[in-house]
Amino acid sequence: MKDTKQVTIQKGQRFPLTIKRMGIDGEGVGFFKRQVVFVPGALPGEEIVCEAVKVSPKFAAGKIVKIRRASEGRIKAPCPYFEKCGGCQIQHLSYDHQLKEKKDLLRQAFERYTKIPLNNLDFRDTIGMENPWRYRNKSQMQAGMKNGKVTAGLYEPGSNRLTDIDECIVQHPQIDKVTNIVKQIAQDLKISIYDSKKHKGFLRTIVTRVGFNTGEYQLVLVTSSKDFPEKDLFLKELKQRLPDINSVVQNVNPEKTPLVFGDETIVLDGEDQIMEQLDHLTFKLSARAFFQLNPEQTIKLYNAAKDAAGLTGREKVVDAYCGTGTIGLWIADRAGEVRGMDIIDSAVKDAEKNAVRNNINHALFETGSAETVMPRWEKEGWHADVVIVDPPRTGLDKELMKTLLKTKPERIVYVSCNPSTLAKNVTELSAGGYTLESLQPVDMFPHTSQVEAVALLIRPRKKK
Ligand SMILES: C[S@@+](CC[C@H](N)C(=O)[O-])C[C@H]1O[C@@H](n2cnc3c(N)ncnc32)[C@H](O)[C@@H]1O
Repeated sequence: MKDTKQVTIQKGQRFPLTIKRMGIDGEGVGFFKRQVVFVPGALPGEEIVCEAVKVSPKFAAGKIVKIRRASEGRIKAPCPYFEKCGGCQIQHLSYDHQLKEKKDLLRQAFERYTKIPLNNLDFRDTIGMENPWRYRNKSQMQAGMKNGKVTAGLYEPGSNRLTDIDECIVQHPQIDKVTNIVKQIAQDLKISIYDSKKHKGFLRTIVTRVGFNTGEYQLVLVTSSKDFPEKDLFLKELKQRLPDINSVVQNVNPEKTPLVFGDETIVLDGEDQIMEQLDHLTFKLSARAFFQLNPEQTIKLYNAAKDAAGLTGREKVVDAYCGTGTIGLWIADRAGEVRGMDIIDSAVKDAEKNAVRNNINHALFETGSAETVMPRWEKEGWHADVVIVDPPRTGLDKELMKTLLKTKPERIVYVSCNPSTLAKNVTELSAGGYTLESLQPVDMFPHTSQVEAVALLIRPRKKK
């Protein structure tokens, strides 16, 4: 039979709309004549007049014409760039409401993709920050030119218009200082700015990373070529204004690509890495090394994973998708043995160095995919009691899922940045005999719609 469903909403049509929930990008979601409507900026519980700006057979996108009844959580976003920048989506919602909505995003995903009754589950409230500002340790600001002035910032959502940002209130203040000084020096020395449309110009991106607990900081200038004629003058000016900077490096990215970094990195001044400390562990971070962006919340996230792992000091633990080994090293003091793997060789090398630096000698890291390395270890007779996974947004690879269901570790601790793939993977693990014991949302990125979660799955014990 043909699908007889008609498009009931016309582009430009105005209609009243009650916002039922928050969508994954922080937008309001409502229903008009049973058709789903997504409205950026609208908040759950609000009654608005909406204008349809895009319609398709499956959904409509709208904009707010008028708010008839505002959410009690609605506030004035404190950042002057909020409407234009696209970095934060829900600054206009009070922080305690944000934490509730993030838990709700997880609930929605589990209701949609699993049959698990959430009422009986240990489904915890979102772990938030006491002061949810100035939490980011790194920024990547695209350089641009506007009316003869050097600018740096982020692109407006869905456009190639750059918003020049002098101050970002979710970043460490030193990052603003470094970015503004670099903009000024680039302006004074007339350093040419990269134009992505013409694929011309030198300075592409200003990347700054700060060690929150060490105070060390690094500037990375991403440039389109190695040749840097103003280098000496640039460094002289920079050192005058930032005499305590620990590391200045240049990364060369000659490609026409939206990716920020290229393959070649050159140290211009100071060290090639900066130090950071997370509680009892220290890490050395090179320009391209992955490191969690919110150090205060990282400690809470990793502690949630450690608690879920329920270690006694004897277990063999896998840190799958280990990056620079941070989770594995974090739990190592309570594990018998730790093994981790990641597809990025430089991250694995960093993990090995981080283990040595922290005197952890019962952790082994290997380069390779989780889906190939994990079954090999099992085949070699090394059986994991606990597996911690922290996959990319796409979730667990099918082959890894098969290995888990075949080798049946006692506990699986799933650290996830994507509620949908988490819920889908939990369904598969449940079908394979695992029970979802607890679900802990953690807010790693206040004022954005992103939510991280730690799920604990346990294998029912065999009856004797
Ligand atoms: C969300 S990050 C986790 C990083 C780390 N656990 C942390 O907290 O810093 C995901 C990691 O998975 C790695 N990765 C992606 N696909 C992979 C695969 N098939 N096997 C192993 N690692 C993979 C990426 O290189 C990245 O380091």
